[in-house]
Amino acid sequence: MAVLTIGLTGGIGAGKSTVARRLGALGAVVIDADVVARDVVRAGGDGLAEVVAAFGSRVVGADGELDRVALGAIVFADADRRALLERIIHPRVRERAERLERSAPADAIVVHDIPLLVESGQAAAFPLVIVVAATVETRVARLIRHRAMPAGQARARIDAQASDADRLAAADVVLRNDGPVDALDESVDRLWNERLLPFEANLRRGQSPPRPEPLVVVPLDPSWPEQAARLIARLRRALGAAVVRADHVGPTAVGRPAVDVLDIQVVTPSVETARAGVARCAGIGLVPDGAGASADREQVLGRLREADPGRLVNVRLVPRQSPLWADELRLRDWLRADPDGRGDASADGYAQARAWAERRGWSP
Ligand SMILES: CC(C)(COP(=O)(O)OP(=O)(O)OC[C@H]1O[C@@H](n2cnc3c(N)ncnc32)[C@H](O)[C@@H]1O)[C@@H](O)C(=O)NCCC(=O)NCCS
Ligand SMILES: Nc1ncnc2c1ncn2[C@@H]1O[C@H](COP(=O)(O)OP(=O)(O)OP(=O)(O)O)[C@@H](O)[C@H]1O
Repeated sequence: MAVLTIGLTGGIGAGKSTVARRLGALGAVVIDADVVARDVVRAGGDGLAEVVAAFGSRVVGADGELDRVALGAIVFADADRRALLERIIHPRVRERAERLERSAPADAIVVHDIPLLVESGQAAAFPLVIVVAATVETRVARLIRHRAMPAGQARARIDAQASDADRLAAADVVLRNDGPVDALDESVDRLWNERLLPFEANLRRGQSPPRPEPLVVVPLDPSWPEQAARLIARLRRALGAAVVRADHVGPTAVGRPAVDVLDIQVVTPSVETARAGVARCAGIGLVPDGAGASADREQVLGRLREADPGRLVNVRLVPRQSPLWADELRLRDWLRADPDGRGDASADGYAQARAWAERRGWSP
């Protein structure tokens, strides 16, 4: 079983390191990309040699170490120079971070603290992404006060990073940090105890948490499509060529109140890829689901559920040859259009529509 990995990010000065420290104190193995990025350009290494070859000896201090102030002045004033530096440093950081992750104990919760997690397109590599957020004004004030950074430099770094909206779109959990540190610590403790610890235990045992009984219909949540998009991005990354298409289906895909379980359907190129796909999803926090309706068992082949107690999901893998997947999409689209008003407002409505569709010759 894969260890549970968490992506932690936030704009400069938002409080990412403060959260990482707290998670570390609670027992997480924290891998800090800023620290690793410093290590890979130490004096005498090939990282520094490459930086010097690209930027000249003006970025090396009298002590032979990288002059970070000089390099910072260059790269935060010029996006092309920054991209050049990132091309040298980021692959080395990733390689070392992966090595550190592999050396973590089997029951570890590994937190990757990565300032540029969203910018570098890594969000889908983690089963859960935590974003620490604070207003730009608060962040600039903190950097001036605690880091003695001139306001212009703070803003230049903020401008070099993703917008708050882009970061929030990648977030499964948002920790607001505009108030006192105590309040932030409290949210981190709650997240750790109520979500991350049981998530890890479930993943390690290959089980999903017990579901509330009965599952109740909740009001329409406008973030369901974004939540589904994040899960689909993870599935695509984990399954690669084993995904012909992946869609948000089921009650939460219809645009009405529904039972709060996210349904995703993945179409695979073959029966074998559907079967094999199940085992490849532990790294994105999904576990095999042994249960499921026997009627479609032969054609669905792969079912997954969440190990995360904070987000209930059903994923089914269907081979392309099966007619099931197209029926599922047709049913969803029919309910979205709701020609007769039959898909009334609930999972019950969905089940009724499904039964209605079956009577009319569909074959789910
Ligand atoms: C330019 C450098 C030498 C400046 O060093 P300095 O000691 O002043 O800053 P430090 O490395 O401690 O970074 C502090 C913060 O700046 C921001 N930041 C750093 N690099 C970048 C970048 N390429 N783009 C946007 N923001 C950045 C982050 O919020 C980071 O937490 C250094 O930041 C660097 O080497 N950056 C390139 C590598 C990188 O992208 N690091 C980010 C994590 S992998
Ligand atoms: N709620 C808070 N109230 C007051 N100060 C805070 C709060 N949270 C963090 N700080 C302080 O603000 C500064 C920035 O916080 P922190 O280092 O955690 O941010 P960061 O997001 O990790 O920044 P960077 O991207 O530079 O690593 C630190 O000096 C920290 O002690």
